[in-house]
Amino acid sequence: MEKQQQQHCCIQNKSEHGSELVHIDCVSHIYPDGSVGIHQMCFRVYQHEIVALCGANGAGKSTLIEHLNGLLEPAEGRVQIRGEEVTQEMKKSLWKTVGLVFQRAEDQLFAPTVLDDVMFGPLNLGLSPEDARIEATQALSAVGALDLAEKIPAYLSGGQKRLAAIAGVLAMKPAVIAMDEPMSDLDPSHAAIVEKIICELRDQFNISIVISTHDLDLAARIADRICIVKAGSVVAEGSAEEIFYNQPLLAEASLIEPQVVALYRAYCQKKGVQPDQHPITQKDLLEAITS
Ligand SMILES: Nc1ncnc2c1ncn2[C@@H]1O[C@H](COP(=O)(O)OP(=O)(O)OP(=O)(O)O)[C@@H](O)[C@H]1O
Repeated sequence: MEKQQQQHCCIQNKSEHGSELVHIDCVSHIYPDGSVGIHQMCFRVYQHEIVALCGANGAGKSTLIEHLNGLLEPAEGRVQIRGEEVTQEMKKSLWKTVGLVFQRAEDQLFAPTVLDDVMFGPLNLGLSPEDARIEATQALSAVGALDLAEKIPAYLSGGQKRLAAIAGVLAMKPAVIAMDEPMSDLDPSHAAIVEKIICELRDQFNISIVISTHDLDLAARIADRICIVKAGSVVAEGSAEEIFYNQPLLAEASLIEPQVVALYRAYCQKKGVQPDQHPITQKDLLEAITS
C-alpha cells in the first residue's frame, strides 16, 4: 500500500515553496452512507502561503479541509505534519497545528461571551486564565474585534461571528488556519475586512491559510497557489496565472474564469490582438491594456 500511496501522490514538493507543514495523501474518504468524499487526493500546505481550493459544489473542498485538522480521517491514506506521519495518538492534537474556521461560524461559538469563547482554545492548550485572556485579547485585537469581547456570540451579526471565530482559532497560534468559504454570507465591506485579515495572518503572523471558495476573483487576488478540486481530487495546482488562463481546465472543473481574465480576453478580442499577458489583478489589467 505504501508504494501505491507514493505513486498516487504525484504533485511533488517544489523548491519554490516554503517548507512543508501538512501533507494529506488520502486514497479515499468514504462517508458512512457510502458517498465518496474524496479519493486519490494529494494536498500539501507550505509555510507562508495562502492556498485556495476552488471547485464546484460537491467537489470535495470541505471534506479535504476537515482532513487538515483531524476532524475527518482518510479511510485509506495518511496525513503528515512537518514530514512526520500522524499517528492515532497525534490525531487528537492536530487542531493545535491546524485551526479550522467553519463555513457557519456559529457552529464554533458556544461560550457565554466572545472573550470566553476566544479564551477557550488557549485554556485547552494549558495556559493559565491570565495568559489565556492576554492571548484572546490580542487575537480579537488582531482581527479588529476587541469591541465584541463582552458580547453574546449568538446575538452577533454574521460578519461579527466570522471575526470572532477567526480570533478563536488565531488565539491558539496554529501554523495553518483553514477557512471553509470564509466570505459566505458576508456583505462586500465585511468580505473586504476578512480578505485583509487573511493576508495579514500570512504576512504578519506567518500563518499559512487554506481557503475553500467559489469566488475565483477572491482567489485570484489573494492566493499564492490555486488548487482545482474536482470529483474528490486535486486535479491541478499552480499560480493564479497558470490556472485561471487555462480555459479547458476551468471548463472541465465547471468553473467560470475570474472577471479580470474575462475582461482581458474580451479586450484582446476587440482589439484583434493575442492575449500575450496574464493579468490577474485589476492593477495588472489596467497596466496590460494601457501599456
Ligand atoms: N456528511 C456527509 N455524508 C455523506 N456525504 C457527504 C457528507 N458530506 C459531504 N458528502 C458528500 O461528499 C462529497 C464532497 O462534499 P463536500 O462538502 O466536501 O464538497 P464541497 O466541494 O465542499 O461542496 P460545496 O462547494 O457545495 O460546499 C459530495 O458528494 C457530498 O455529497
